[in-house]
Amino acid sequence: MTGTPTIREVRAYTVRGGGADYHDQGDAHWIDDHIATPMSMYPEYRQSRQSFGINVLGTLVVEIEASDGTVGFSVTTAGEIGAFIVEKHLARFLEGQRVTDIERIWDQMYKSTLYYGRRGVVLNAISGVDLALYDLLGRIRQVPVFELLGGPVRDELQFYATGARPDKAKELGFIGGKMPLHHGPAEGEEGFRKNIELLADMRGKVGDDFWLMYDCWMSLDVEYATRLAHAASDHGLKWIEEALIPDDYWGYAELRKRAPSTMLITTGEHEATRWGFRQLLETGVDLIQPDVGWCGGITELIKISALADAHGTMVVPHGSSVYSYHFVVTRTNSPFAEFLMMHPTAEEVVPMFSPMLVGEPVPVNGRLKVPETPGFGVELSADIQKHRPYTH
Ligand SMILES: C[C@H](O)[C@H](O)[C@@H](O)[C@@H](O)C(=O)O
Ligand SMILES: [Mg+2]
Repeated sequence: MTGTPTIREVRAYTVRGGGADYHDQGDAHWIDDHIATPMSMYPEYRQSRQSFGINVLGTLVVEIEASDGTVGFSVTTAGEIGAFIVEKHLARFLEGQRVTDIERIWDQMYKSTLYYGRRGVVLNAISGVDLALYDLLGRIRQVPVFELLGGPVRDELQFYATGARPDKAKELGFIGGKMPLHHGPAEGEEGFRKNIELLADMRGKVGDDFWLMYDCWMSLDVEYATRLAHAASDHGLKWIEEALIPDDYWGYAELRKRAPSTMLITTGEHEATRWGFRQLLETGVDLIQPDVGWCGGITELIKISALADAHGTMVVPHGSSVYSYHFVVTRTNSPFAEFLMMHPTAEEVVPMFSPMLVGEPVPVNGRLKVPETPGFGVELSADIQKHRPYTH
């Protein structure tokens, strides 16, 4: 196709402090306060997830400059490792190609990294490149990304809020509140009792109709998760999220069988690609939560979402700011979205990827009309210190 701009240069930067690596926060933040994880069996790593390195990666910024001078960008969680993969490996599949060759670029990025990738930070890096390509194409075409994806199926998004204060989330107009689970199996019956007491207390504060969910961040086993689900169902828990480690597909199938039929079994934020989600969908989980910055980007999430739709499974992407909003608004099997409360006490709405994205929209009264600004509609803040550790 003549006249289509080509890709002149790909650049990868790292940034520290919040942003896409939203676990990279200062002290006294709810998101790092005694949250149960697979590392909780080690007492020295039980109080803080930063103590075992949840924030080691930092933010990866991918910039893609076209031959007409337009620059698209994205942010995701991948840091310096991601910058190395983008500069030293993935850039070769983009530079010189047309900005519209997104599918072929994705296929070459994925297949060329299979010998060391498949999931994890390599897919985060591929996702970052894919998101930047969609931002670039939207800017060149002067349309929001959601118009590149078939257009909106709803006028606005509605959100549940993730954080320590579902009672405040209800006041702020959200449709539900997801709390982190604080105690895992290593804390025995006392921890189990505290988990249920916290839920019961919050149910008393929000009333019977407001959604309450627990996010278990891979910390449980099938036995504990089954017991927790049954005890929590007495307090109307709507879903139990990521109870097990991502690779335990067999455990998720068993948990689905054992848990109360009215409780949703959800997971997926640490899963990647259509193949990983096919395996997950075949376990029978009720709702999948891919992160568009980690699962393979928009190009792969389209395939994952269609597969889920064929299974009758909802897709509610893990909180990834504008990058998921432009997707969710175009999918009939994505009826609502997640908003991560990044305010330190989860009592106020602040931009999810603060302080990195200028123009980052936030829900008002738990709802948001996705802005029709070209691309993903945000700019990288000039105030952040971005560092380019590698070139090619
Ligand atoms: C609140 C959870 O522990 C994680 O920090 C959160 O990022 C993720 O699991 C989520 O679903 O938002
Ligand atoms: Mg989660």
